[in-house]
Amino acid sequence: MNLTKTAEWQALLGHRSRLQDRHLRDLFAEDAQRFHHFSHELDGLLVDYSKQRVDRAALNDLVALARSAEVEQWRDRMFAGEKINFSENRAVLHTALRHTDYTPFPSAEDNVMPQVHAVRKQMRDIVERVRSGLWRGFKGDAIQNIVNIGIGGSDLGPKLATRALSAQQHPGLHFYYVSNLDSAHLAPLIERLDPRTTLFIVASKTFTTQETSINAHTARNWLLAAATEEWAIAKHFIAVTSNPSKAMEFGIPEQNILQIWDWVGGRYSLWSAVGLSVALAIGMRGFERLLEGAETMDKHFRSAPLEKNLPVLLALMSIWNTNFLGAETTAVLPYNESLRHLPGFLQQLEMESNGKTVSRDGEPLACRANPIVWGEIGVNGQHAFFQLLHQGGWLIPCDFVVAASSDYPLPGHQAPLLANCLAQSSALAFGKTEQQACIELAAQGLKESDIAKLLPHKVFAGNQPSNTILMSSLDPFQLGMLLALYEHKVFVQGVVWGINSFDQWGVELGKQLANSLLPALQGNPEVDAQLDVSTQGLIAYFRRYGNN
Ligand SMILES: O=P(O)(O)OC[C@H]1O[C@H](O)[C@H](O)[C@@H](O)[C@@H]1O
Repeated sequence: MNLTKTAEWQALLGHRSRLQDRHLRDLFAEDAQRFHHFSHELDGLLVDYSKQRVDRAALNDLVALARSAEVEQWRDRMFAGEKINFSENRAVLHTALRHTDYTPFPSAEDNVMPQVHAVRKQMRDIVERVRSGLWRGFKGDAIQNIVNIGIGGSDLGPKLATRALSAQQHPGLHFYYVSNLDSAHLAPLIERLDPRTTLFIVASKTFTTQETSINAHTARNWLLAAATEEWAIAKHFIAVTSNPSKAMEFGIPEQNILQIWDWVGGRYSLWSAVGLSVALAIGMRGFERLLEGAETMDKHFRSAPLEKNLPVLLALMSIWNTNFLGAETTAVLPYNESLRHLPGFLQQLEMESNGKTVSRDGEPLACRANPIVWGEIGVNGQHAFFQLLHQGGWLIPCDFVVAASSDYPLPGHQAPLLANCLAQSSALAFGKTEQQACIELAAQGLKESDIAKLLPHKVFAGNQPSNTILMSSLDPFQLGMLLALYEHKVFVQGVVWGINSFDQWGVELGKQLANSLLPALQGNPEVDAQLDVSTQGLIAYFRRYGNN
């Protein structure tokens, strides 16, 4: 089916002609209840999409588009455990990881819950032993430092959640995340850590990822240099993987291996044992609250009518902005310092899932899919790139994300933080007209000629759409809801665009090439003459100055 030929798409093109030059100022003026009509709250998480350039009629047809793309059917197929990731012949069942009651899931015939509960029990045991000081290192010391070695989905989710919930962290434990192959990531860390009190979690679904493997081997050598005996590995290494035999080859004993399954995508794996570092930080009960928050969003996603379904609405706003209003990028702007890793996490979630041009059927997509996702802590962005958001002339939809109450309260900070967040979304939406700017300049007592000179610089076009996602507080439950909200948003977008959101073939080519270039960089005199001259020239430069 060609999406752009459907009646729903054509109807939306009609709405575009009607709305593309309408200003948010007018849309708000027309409907005094606009906030009420275009916002929803779910268990303390408020999503305000009233500053999007839609009206009721356009929204109705966007919902119709979702319905005609069979979002409900695809959602039910995902929750039923069908192998909707057909290019890898896998089910997509990360929602099983936050299915918190003891009923079968996804079905009685195909119940994955016994495995999920068994690993959760293993996690609980480790978490309790480490947090209580019962887990001892090779010299009998309690653990003080946890180093998660992983990359992509085995790094971004747990790093985001640990930092986001750091206010609730165990006071005697320190958490570090090592992902980069550049030794500048691991070297300064092991320089100051004590091997006797350090526990490494090697998180890798495949256990073959080069970056993780090299970092894990270096960590292992560092430990063994101090401990001298191989049995020490059992006291300082845990693996989280779907490839236990590889982890055992590395030297990690079976009881320290926590399994994940092929039905958990890497970027959807926070809820599995990949979240072990989070559970170590906030305790198993905190981790369960994270799961419960995500499960609350799952239930909402499965049951709420599309018109009131938060992930569906966020997905439709993004589709509207991308495919009808022409946005090419979207910014995510968390205002809480503790959410500083949210943009990186969402970059993987959105762009690795939907950064594609080919449909499920192998046909070229009829329209552009995922926009470029970027972002930064909002307040810092205000003093850096917001100038371009306000006056740069690009259409850049934004997600403002903030918690109403502070996780690290100090008197006099939180209200100004929220004031900045709300002021920016409002300024971006409504801008400043020539008339308003003129009145302001005149009030400063400027001459008419000076006013005329300054005026073009003082006008703000506005009409920049945004969502504001306001959490009551930054706690595990709300964070779980927030992240599951984005996961399902990505799923809905993928369904509407006709994409399989759960594979990532696009990351393979670079990996293959890196492997084939490595011998030349490691000193093999034969440089493949077939290589492009640019790469050959760069290799020659590395040979002059580089070290292995
Ligand atoms: O967990 P791993 O198997 O080590 O994979 C780590 C990451 O690398 C891959 O290249 C994928 O692009 C990511 O989706 C994945 O999360």
